[in-house]
Amino acid sequence: MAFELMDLKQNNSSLLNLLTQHLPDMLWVKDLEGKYIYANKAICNDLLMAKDTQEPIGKGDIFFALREREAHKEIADWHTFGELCFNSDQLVIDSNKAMKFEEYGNVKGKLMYLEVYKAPFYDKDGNIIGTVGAGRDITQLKKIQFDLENSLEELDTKRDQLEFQANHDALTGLPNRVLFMDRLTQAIKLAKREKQHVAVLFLDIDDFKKINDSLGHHVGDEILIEVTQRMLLKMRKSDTLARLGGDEFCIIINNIKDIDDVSKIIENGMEVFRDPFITQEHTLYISISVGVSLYPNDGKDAIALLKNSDAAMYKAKQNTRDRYSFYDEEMTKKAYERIFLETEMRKAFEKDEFVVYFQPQVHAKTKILTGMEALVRWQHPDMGFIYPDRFIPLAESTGMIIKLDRIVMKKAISQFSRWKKSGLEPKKVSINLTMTQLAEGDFYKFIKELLEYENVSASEVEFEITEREIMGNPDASIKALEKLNELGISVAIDDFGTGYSSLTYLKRLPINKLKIDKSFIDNIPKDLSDSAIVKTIINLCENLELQVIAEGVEEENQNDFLFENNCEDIQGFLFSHPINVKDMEEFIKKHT
Ligand SMILES: Nc1nc2c(ncn2[C@@H]2O[C@H](COP(=O)(O)O[C@H]3[C@@H](O)[C@H](n4cnc5c(=O)[nH]c(N)nc54)O[C@@H]3COP(=O)(O)O)[C@@H](O)[C@H]2O)c(=O)[nH]1
Repeated sequence: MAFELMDLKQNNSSLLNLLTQHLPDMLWVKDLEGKYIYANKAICNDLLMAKDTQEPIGKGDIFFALREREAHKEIADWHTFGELCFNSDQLVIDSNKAMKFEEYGNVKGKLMYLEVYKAPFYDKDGNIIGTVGAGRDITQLKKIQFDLENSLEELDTKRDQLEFQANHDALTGLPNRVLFMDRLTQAIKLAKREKQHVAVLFLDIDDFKKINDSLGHHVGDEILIEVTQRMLLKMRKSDTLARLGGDEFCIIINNIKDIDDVSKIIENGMEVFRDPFITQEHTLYISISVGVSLYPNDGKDAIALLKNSDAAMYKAKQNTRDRYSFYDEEMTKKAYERIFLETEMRKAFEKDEFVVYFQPQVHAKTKILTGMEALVRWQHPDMGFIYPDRFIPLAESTGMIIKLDRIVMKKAISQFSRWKKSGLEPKKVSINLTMTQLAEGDFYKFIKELLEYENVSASEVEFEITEREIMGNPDASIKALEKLNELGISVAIDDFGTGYSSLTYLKRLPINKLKIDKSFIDNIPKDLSDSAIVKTIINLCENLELQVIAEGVEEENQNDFLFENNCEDIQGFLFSHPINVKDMEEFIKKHT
């Protein structure tokens, strides 16, 4: 680009002018001090805001920048083209190279982006005497670019969020089943390489359904969050705690060198449940059952290990002391049986396979009938007669107990009504009930309507609720039982002596009767401590003005002991096993 500086000045209005003045792109030539020697219409109008194409000549960018600044004093964050341009002009001169820049500055109060090409301007001897430049407004392009970058950033954030949601549990933020299975698969691969063990711990909160049903899901959620936080405090960074759903958690313990360490880890972990859980309204004691499976002994892949730890957890639930259990093959059979039984049980409702038996309750001396307990049996077409111990725990854990107990109530009360209508005196019917039933919103309406329909008075019905259930949350029990009291239905605490009753609560509970558990009756009068416990319970009833009944009475000497110590109401094989409707009818006729 070897023009004479003078040529350019002289020819300003000639051929070059004609060629460049009407181009939409900006064109200019500056001397070594950055002063304009030539400027086309586009730069004068769009960047410099010059009066005409002559005004910039002999002036630098700073002059125009300051003038613009003055016109827009109110804009605090002002970027001037002036300095940027000067710096880039200098760079081109110093490096003696053509260059491309992106420059920006406030023009007419708005930010403008320019794409600028600059090159050295030489005299005929090849000396640099200034710079030539061409600029193009790329503000719109830049805006699109910024918007695109922002959208991409938003998309990235959204994608990260979605990825997190897909792999984590929303309530606790813990890995969910998908991520858990992935981590377990990785842990197995590593353990295989390093010839180590991996333990899978399947944890389930005991009676969590009852917390949800009786205290509401918000309390259940608080407990789940607190359980998570407490467990995380006990965990190593290398292990994974995941929530699989509901109240089911799983832990992967890596790098196990000695299998005995697993028991220690579990016992140590269970410590976190020792302190009560204090929610906004309740103080709850929570326990947890843990099933353990080990790689490679109990499964070679993630699916097998998870399935087997689940089966072991079911076994742990049946333990009364250590609530954890290691997997063994027998459990797989049991797990299948459980699934089979659950399916059969759902069908049993449709096919009306549940029947109610009655066990008489009599006066210890006169043998006169005082009442009867309704006890459910399952008459399965292939498996035959199934006793409740086999299906009640399953019904409780699946929630089917609500439906089942209502069927028992309907059948028992309806039969009771038929006996009355036929002129018999069945006295009173006791029906087993779970606290979850009382938490069902429509239960009180259900029982009231049933009694009205069958023309049975509330005082002829009694509900038996186990001590363990009532004392699980005594405050909630007081409220629920008060409602039953209002209806005139009496309540007996079943299995009394096994559920660690608090005497303070016992005094406040709206109950009418204690039923002494069979385990205390079995060895009276021989066993002195059991005899003392039984006497204490009878005295307690006298002092609290409660009725008392003993269950599981099989021998005369047990019956005599009870009678001599003022327990007159007896239930047990000594007088009768639970019997069907026809046999019960005969019993009523003989014993009233
Ligand atoms: N929620 C519901 N629970 C129910 C219902 N029906 C029964 N059950 C509970 O199942 C458990 C087992 O019941 P079952 O096999 O019927 O056993 C009862 C009696 O047969 C047994 N019993 C009574 N006397 C004796 C005896 O002298 N010896 C002996 N070995 N067993 C005896 O006790 C069971 C009654 O117990 P309880 O209810 O505690 O009075 C049992 O826990 C039932 O409660 C149901 O419809 N719903």
